[in-house]
Amino acid sequence: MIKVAPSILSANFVNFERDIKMVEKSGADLLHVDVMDGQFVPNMSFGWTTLAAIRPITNLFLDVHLMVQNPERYIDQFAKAGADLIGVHVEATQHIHRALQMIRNAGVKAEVVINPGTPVSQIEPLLPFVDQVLVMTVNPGFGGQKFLPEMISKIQALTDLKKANDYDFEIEIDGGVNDKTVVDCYKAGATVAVAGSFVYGAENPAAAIESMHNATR
Ligand SMILES: O=C(CO)[C@H](O)[C@H](O)COP(=O)(O)O
Ligand SMILES: [Fe+2]
Repeated sequence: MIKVAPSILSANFVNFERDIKMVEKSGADLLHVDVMDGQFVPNMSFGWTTLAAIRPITNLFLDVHLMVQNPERYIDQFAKAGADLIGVHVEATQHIHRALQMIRNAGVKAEVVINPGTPVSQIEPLLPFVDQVLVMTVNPGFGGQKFLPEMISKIQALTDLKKANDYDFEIEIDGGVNDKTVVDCYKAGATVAVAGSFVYGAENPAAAIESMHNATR
């Protein structure tokens, strides 16, 4: 069964506490926190002060997705603010290995993220050093976009590398994921699914989360 990570990008920004506690009660396995800087992606969301305010109100694992240029500038701030995992884009820094080391040195799980246009081969040398790989299934920057099925072969390629080398990382998918699009991703080896609009846009978010669990049993 896949783990479901609702994205608070689709929550009501003046009601984070209500909307986070709601998904926690509704069966979320972790909480996905999208940080956007207006440079790496053409949108802005929030920073580490918001994360620090979220930390005491939930016990959910905080999965922080940094869509930020040169993210190594802010890793310590997000670690101190309470992130359990920090994801950095390989496209956003000249020194991705150093950024991943910084995350682990801060006592936080490290994730590398790839955009739809980036091949798995670009992160192959990093796979021994990560706890999770995030395969973007839309171009980052906005919620509510359409899932790109062409990304499924990248999930399979990561699963094959994981098995061949006995690596130990989770594979996460993010963008346009729902109870239908999640199925082939799960079959290809995805273990964590981000869902923003599918969960927060649902009339019954608990049923939406359950439908993703049921589709991947
Ligand atoms: O990283 C993201 C966008 O860049 C979000 O996590 C993602 O878009 C979730 O939203 P949805 O499930 O509605 O696609
Ligand atoms: Fe995200």
